[in-house]
Amino acid sequence: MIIASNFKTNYTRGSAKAFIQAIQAFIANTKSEQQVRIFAPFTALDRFDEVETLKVGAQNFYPVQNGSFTGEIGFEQLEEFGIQTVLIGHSERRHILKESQSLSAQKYDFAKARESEIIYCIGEPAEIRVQGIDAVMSYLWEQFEGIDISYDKLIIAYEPVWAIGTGLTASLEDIEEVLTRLRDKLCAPLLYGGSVKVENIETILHVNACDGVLVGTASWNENAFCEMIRIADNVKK
Ligand SMILES: O=C(CO)COP(=O)(O)O
Repeated sequence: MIIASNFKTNYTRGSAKAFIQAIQAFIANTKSEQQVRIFAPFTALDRFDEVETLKVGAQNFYPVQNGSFTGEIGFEQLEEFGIQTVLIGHSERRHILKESQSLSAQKYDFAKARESEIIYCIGEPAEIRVQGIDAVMSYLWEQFEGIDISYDKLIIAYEPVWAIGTGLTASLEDIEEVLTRLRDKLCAPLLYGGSVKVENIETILHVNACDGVLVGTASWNENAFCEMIRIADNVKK
């Protein structure tokens, strides 16, 4: 399964390095078979001695190799650190940073052309959720506009906006219903994100169509993140 941590705007260069090294040691000691991803801030990216199952990724990039885009990070700056996995379409970029679907699609095409693994995030806000599952699904399908769903390095993260950073996890029925409907049309691995923590990860991972989790807040504690990896190791699917 895929167990991913999104650091968001947390951790410094030093504290991120210590965290990543601790997770590397944990994976080596426990021989965990989980595919672990850590999305660190740009300033913390580096060449880490990655174990095969742990990749450090970028939370964002501008869809250029390099150029005149003041304040942005292109792929050249990611390649310096051997970054092979990126997040695209996170709800904080869509809603807070006002990124359009068309910019997400441009980023997607760019990362795909460079054969990067892509964790592509989708999710509906609360006002759509209250309208029921059909409204939720049509909102989610719109977030696939311009996205090549047949890309073999695509991973999809379903993160309901109202469950992110709020402590409100979607119910198991909600998660199962959405992931099953996505699974009908998509072959890519499916992750759930939104207030995942040590206390609920096991039941979420047992959802049939769920191939892993993308965790924010609860993963920012080294011991908790290790515990989540350990729990995933014990979930038989
Ligand atoms: O946004 C998320 C991961 O990308 C989820 O964040 P929380 O786990 O803090 O709800």
